[in-house]
Amino acid sequence: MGHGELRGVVALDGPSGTGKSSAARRLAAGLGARYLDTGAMYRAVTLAVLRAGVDLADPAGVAKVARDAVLVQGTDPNRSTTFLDGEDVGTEIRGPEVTLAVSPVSAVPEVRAQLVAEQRRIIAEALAEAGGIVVEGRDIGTAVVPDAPLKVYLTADAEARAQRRAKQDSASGRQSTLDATLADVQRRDTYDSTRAVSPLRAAGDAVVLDTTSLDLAGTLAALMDLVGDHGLLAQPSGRVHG
Ligand SMILES: Nc1ncnc2c1ncn2[C@@H]1O[C@H](COP(=O)(O)OP(=O)(O)OP(=O)(O)O)[C@@H](O)[C@H]1O
Ligand SMILES: Nc1ccn([C@H]2C[C@H](O)[C@@H](COP(=O)(O)O)O2)c(=O)n1
Repeated sequence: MGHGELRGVVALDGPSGTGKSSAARRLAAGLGARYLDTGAMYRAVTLAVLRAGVDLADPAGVAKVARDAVLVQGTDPNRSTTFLDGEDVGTEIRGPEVTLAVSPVSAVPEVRAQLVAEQRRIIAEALAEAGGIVVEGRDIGTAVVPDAPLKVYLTADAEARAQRRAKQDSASGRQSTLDATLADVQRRDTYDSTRAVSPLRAAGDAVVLDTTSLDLAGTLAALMDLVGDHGLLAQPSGRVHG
């Protein structure tokens, strides 16, 4: 991209299928920054809960699994990795079982407290090592990094998001109807935005970017402009990013 290097935190929030992961990864890679997929962390804890056979309606049991799980989330934008108890679970956490169960697990306050603390630790480390990080999720601007110098809230019509997700599922060999995908997107939107702790919502000072009629390149260009407008670009330092 040749735009310079990111300095500081870009917080990217929004509902499912708005393009957060795709755009955040590319933005970070283009700006020599780290990338943190916080949804992957909630998904990994959910996988641990499912494997342990704990009832999703048992918050104390879910919280215990979260405490015991050894979770390592990588920050390389070119290869975002998620390890659970030493096992690479990057593919399994995208499956339908985890997608169905992740909202109730991520609504458990102890799970959120634990993962938010770990996310803040990862972000501090990335800032010290690379100078900049793009963090995406549901509560980054409101709870994880409320003082981030740039917060963007991505939106898009539910139908457009369901179409994107169905296309993505079919490309990765998962078959689903558009109706079922739309229902899943809407179910997660409702659950994530009505939970008691850190519900999905735009921070008061977030820039709202509607991606309904944008393609990925358009979304990325808009984000790049916002990073520049907020004075978050520095000349390349020549340091090696890991
Ligand atoms: N304007 C756009 N901006 C970003 N991604 C887009 C756009 N249009 C289509 N897409 C595609 O939408 C799909 C879903 O994007 P992505 O997985 O990044 O969304 P997300 O917001 O991270 O969803 P989730 O929160 O469920 O993980 C991807 O295949 C992406 O390429
Ligand atoms: N900061 C976050 C990130 C994610 N979640 C929850 C809610 C989502 O439905 C789920 C999966 O996220 P995705 O991988 O689809 O981005 O995880 C959250 O509560 N807070």
